[in-house]
Amino acid sequence: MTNRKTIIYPNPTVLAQAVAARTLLTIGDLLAEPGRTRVDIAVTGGTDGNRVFHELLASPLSEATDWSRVHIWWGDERFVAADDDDRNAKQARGEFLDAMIDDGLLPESNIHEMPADTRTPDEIAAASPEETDAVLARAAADYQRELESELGDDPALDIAMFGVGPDAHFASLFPGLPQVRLDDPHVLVAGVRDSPKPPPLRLTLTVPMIARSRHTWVFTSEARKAEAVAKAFAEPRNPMAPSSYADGRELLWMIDEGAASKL
Ligand SMILES: O=C(O)[C@H](O)[C@@H](O)[C@H](O)[C@H](O)COP(=O)(O)O
Repeated sequence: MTNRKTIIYPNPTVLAQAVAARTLLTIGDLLAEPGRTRVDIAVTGGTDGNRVFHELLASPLSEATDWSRVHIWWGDERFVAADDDDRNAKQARGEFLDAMIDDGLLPESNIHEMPADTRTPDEIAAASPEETDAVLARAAADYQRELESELGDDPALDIAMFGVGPDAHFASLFPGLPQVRLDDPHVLVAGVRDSPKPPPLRLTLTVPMIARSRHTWVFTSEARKAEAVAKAFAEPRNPMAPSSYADGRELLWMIDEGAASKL
């Protein structure tokens, strides 16, 4: 695994401002590389993720960013109907992406949402666990195909961002569930049927896909996450603390003093 770097910020707001500034500066750096045509970023849902969207929109650096060459992906998604308020993508659109699209800065075709559940509530309720697994597997395969068609046979994200839950999950990789142990390098996206954090059905990038990212940034804040951070840092690859699997060509944790209080 790559050595982890950790930066501690004074509070959640400064943390979100720092992540947003780092995102915009890194996009600029990457786009300045000779021959580079685009930058691909996976964003995250959750409280800290939404704070980052707010700060991205507020930052003057955003205006200096060539969003037409930035592609937006998700590290995980709640597998619900496309218009469900629970969708990470819907929240990201509300907080940030719609404003960029409305201003003509970000083309809609640069947004790569994970698939939504297209079944009716009755069909969802009537599905057996096996049928639900098959629906999730098809959706995961569709997103993997989109990654491969946009980024080539060995797709890698430039920036992959993740929040952390109080149980030390990241993406939709939850303690004790099998998805965190998926280590087949050809499986890039997986379905989750029984997430302990509602809603229960989810799609997530796998550990091998995340590890291929050029910059993997994990960020979380407040004392309620302190235990999770301490567990993730205690030992690498602990299935009961999935964020201990976070890896990338650069691995950076950004936390605030509250989240760092048990280190
Ligand atoms: O779909 C989700 O819920 C997320 O993608 C999830 O992985 C989130 O980032 C963490 O649970 C942290 O969320 P909070 O910051 O809200 O605790």
